[in-house]
Amino acid sequence: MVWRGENLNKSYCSRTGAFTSKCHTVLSGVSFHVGDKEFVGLAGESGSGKTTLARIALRLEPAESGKLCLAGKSYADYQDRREFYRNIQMMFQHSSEALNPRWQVEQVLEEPLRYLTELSPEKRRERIREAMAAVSLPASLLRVRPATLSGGQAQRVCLARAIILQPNFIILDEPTSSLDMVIQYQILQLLRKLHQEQGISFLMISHDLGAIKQVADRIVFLHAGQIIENVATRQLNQVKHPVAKSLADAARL
Ligand SMILES: Nc1ncnc2c1ncn2[C@@H]1O[C@H](COP(=O)(O)OP(=O)(O)OP(=O)(O)O)[C@@H](O)[C@H]1O
Repeated sequence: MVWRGENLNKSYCSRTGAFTSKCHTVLSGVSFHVGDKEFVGLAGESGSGKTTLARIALRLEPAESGKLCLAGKSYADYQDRREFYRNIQMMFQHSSEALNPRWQVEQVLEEPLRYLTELSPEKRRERIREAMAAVSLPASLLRVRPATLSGGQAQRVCLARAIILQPNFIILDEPTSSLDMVIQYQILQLLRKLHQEQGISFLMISHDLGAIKQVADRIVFLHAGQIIENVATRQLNQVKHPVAKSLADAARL
């Protein structure tokens, strides 16, 4: 198993007065895992807690309680940030925001190698070439800045950056939501290819069950901060919870 979350709880509190505050539960007793070389989809309506879960899994914010494991090791036992992020990487929806506008693509791809590995400059260049080829981008794009890239190319650069450290596990948060249908299809095909050829495990978060269905082996449904279904994609027509059922029906249209 590459990743596991057990009994994760999270709420956000805001002050309502000098001595009072109001708390809003976002995740409540969430438990599920992603197996080795498995592609799992996490589906749910807007506000169900998907991004919060991704941020907790990536250690961008803490859970209130619960246990997390990555590559057989509890999060608490990862003392070295570099070791942690060599195992888990991410790709978010808005690639234009994720890419430093002042940097050429080559710098974008080199940054994680510089900070998280001991590779020599020559080995770094080799990894960059391999990552560009893996996402089907020409080496000529290494010299351009993000503003020159199309939406699909920018998303491929983000994917190249996510795979460049050869992680076991990648979390994708709405990776295709900002793309038109044709480009969306191409990116989903690419994810499938990377999954099959490089054996990377993925957790793809989306409100678009139609997109998840095309790539995931298993789908976990989140509703109001709780897991309501966890099914193999081929058994999607067997979900019972009304919210999961309506998402599944909408994806069939
Ligand atoms: N930093 C924060 N402070 C307070 N509330 C927050 C914060 N981040 C998220 N929330 C709230 O937590 C709930 C879940 O948000 P989250 O972004 O995880 O949902 P989501 O399922 O990813 O939604 P979407 O698909 O719209 O991105 C929402 O009600 C949101 O307003």
